[in-house]
Amino acid sequence: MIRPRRNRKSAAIRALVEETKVTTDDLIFPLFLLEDPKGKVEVNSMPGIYRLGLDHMLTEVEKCLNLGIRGFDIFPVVDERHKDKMATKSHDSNFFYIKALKEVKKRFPEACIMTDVAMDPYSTDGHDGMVDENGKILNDETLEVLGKMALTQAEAGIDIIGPSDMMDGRVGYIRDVLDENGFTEVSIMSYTAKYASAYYGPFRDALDSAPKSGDKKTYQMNPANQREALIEADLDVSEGADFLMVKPALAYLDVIKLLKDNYDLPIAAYNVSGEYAMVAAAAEKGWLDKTAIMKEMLLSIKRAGADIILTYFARDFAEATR
Ligand SMILES: NCc1[nH]cc(CCC(=O)O)c1CC(=O)O
Ligand SMILES: [Mg+2]
Repeated sequence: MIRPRRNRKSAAIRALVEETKVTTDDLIFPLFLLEDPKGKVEVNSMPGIYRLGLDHMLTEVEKCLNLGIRGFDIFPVVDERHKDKMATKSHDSNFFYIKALKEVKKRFPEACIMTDVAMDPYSTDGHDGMVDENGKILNDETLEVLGKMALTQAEAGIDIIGPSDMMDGRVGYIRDVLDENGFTEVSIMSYTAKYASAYYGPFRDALDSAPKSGDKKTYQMNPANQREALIEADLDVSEGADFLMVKPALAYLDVIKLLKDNYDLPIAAYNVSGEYAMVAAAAEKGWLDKTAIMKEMLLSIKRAGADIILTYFARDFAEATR
């Protein structure tokens, strides 16, 4: 008889035949930066995840580096008084966020720091692009702001720029701005297939960045569509992206697999805030084992084809597997 169970009979054999392994090398830890350097505020909808002022942020990064996590994606929590229609603070080199990024890079040059390019945290409209008087999201006008934002972040020493806005043409536009200003070594991780998802809710709580009106469906992709991801990926490759990202991860494993099978660039997947929140909430109720679920989730994302996973579980994973 053919018995597949023979390859499962001991831990040693199971390890020999194991196809997929998640390690801390694969992970990028998203972090939320507060303006008050001493501030530390838990995100209500993400138990265990804190918005951190610079002092705590430096401690967190150091702790993670010691655990083997070397990638960080830092997002700013922007007070309402700093927001305006044009997201001006997003490209102000004196803004606390940019100054803090410089500090983090100075203290930990070995860390790989990524940042987000989109107008939403800095905009009174809460949209990723510029909004006209009729509520329309303006594409080409937005590119100019995104270019300035990316340049300001590059000047702060950032390793990877992450355009998450889904405007058409932004990867090429940002690549040109970076190259023209001598930042030829700054990478772009494009949010290639970013879907209009309800899983971003807790992130928008964390940053207080929900759109003030309307939704993001005219720029983020329809969750019903898979082949459209190929159109976006073709464009990102031709515009000079260094990594292609799929977001969210768990409900879009087919899209991760599709891009992995069709492109040679590294594939990243963003295991988003809502995916973390579901597990954290069920674990609080005692309904799920947080650590076991976390490992299984990350494994499934890697198995689907992700080379890189952005996840709020990064530190938990490193602690659970060290
Ligand atoms: N454009 C901003 C941005 N960058 C990353 C996320 C979501 C991340 C998460 O949910 O963890 C969002 C939210 C959004 O597009 O509304
Ligand atoms: Mg696109």
